[in-house]
Amino acid sequence: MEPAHAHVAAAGEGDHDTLLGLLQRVQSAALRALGPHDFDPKLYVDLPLAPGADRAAAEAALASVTTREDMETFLARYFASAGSDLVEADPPDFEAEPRGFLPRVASREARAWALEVHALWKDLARRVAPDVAARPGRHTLLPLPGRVVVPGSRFREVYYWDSYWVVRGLLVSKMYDTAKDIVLNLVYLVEEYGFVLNGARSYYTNRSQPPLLSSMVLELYKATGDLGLVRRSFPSLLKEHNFWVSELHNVEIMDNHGRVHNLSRYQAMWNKPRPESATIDEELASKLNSTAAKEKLYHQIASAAESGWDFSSRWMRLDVL
Ligand SMILES: OC[C@H]1O[C@H](O[C@H]2O[C@H](CO)[C@@H](O)[C@H](O)[C@H]2O)[C@H](O)[C@@H](O)[C@@H]1O
Repeated sequence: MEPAHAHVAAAGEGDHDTLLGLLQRVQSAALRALGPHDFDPKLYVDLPLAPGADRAAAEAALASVTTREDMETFLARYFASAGSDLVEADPPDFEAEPRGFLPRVASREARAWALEVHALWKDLARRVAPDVAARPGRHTLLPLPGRVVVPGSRFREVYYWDSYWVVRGLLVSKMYDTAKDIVLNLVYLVEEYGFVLNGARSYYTNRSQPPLLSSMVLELYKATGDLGLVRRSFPSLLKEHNFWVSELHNVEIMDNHGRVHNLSRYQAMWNKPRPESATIDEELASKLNSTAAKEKLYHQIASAAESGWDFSSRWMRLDVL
């Protein structure tokens, strides 16, 4: 199973997948060198190559990395920090206290808290650095045309269903232009890949997330009456709908009266460890003996991630808690 799409990079630099392969080897080497305590495998697949650093040279140097000190020197030499390929972008439609902000909230404490939350947009708004589109073989981040809002912390990229809540919040904050950018970024992903990716990283091209793009367009339309946006998005909404009702996701269910219903289920196009959590997935699969059983587990983990509910207590058996 392969992801739906692979971007081709500038000549000689390799593509997203070539870099991702190296970063997964860095991730495994980092686990060996640093140990499991506080280890976040996602950090390593988010690293962009440092300006001027050569991927093949990094690959060769990795072979001699064994200690923590080796790893620190190696990372400083060949990689820029995770998240540095997103640049800060002050949203021009941000106002410290927008006119008409939460008109029904009278409590002073509640308003002060809401304004603190509102101010977070300035911390979370970014633009994708131009190098990401110019030299895709140096980044696992994917280019997006407009301003982005990231979840924050270890999540240094746009996520699909998070964007729904982001858009709802931006509308409360009267940041209509930023909200429109968020939606058009997702429309761009549909145009490029045929569906909205789980997130805007090359390692998320094998699955989507709960399909909320049409709801975002609707919310924006209700708030602004922007029919142009609806027209612009419509072909992508149809394309996305086709993705979700296609053979990949479709399942036929027969009810008690013998009537057949078509449902769409989460189903990732992937049967390997998730690159952003590969060390964790591999350890889990190590308890299984056959390749087929491992592939089935990897596929199910990625499909659970497509549901967006990875991995909350709803997946846990009560009798083992
Ligand atoms: O807030 C962003 C998302 O965070 C969680 O999932 C993401 O991280 C997982 C591993 O680090 C990854 O496998 C998954 O595909 C990502 O979406 C959360 O479970 C998501 O609901 C949320 O959108």
